[in-house]
Amino acid sequence: MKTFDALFAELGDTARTRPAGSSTVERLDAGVHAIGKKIVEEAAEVWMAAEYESDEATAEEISQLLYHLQVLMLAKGLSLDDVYKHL
Ligand SMILES: N=c1c2ncn([C@@H]3O[C@H](COP(=O)(O)OP(=O)(O)OP(=O)(O)O)[C@@H](O)[C@H]3O)c2ncn1[C@@H]1O[C@H](COP(=O)(O)O)[C@@H](O)[C@H]1O
Repeated sequence: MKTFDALFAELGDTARTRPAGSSTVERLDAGVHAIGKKIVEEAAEVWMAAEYESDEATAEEISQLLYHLQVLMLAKGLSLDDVYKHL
């Protein structure tokens, strides 16, 4: 099972190596504005799933929100430590 840290390491590699067909590379190239809009969309989907859908659906939406937050971190050049120091 993938962890938050493992996904971030994987996405960091993806950002560096830019494999063909990677949706992450496309999202990074789209920039902070587009990534930010996706985060807002995913956050709303988490909220709706939590109120009206199953725990499984909610967990899936949360995983997608975490992914898009990580894409934003990479787009901004933020590390895990930059975030963790505030926890
Ligand atoms: N964990 C994720 C992940 N979570 C969410 N998503 C993206 O977020 C989308 C979910 O958003 P929606 O439900 O709104 O679907 P959608 O409307 O089709 O979204 P759009 O593609 O139109 O923005 C998915 O279709 C994926 O494109 C992810 N894309 C990739 N990963 C992981 O990131 C890694 C690198 O992926 P690639 O860059 O695709 O190789 C791999 O480990 C992947 O499993």
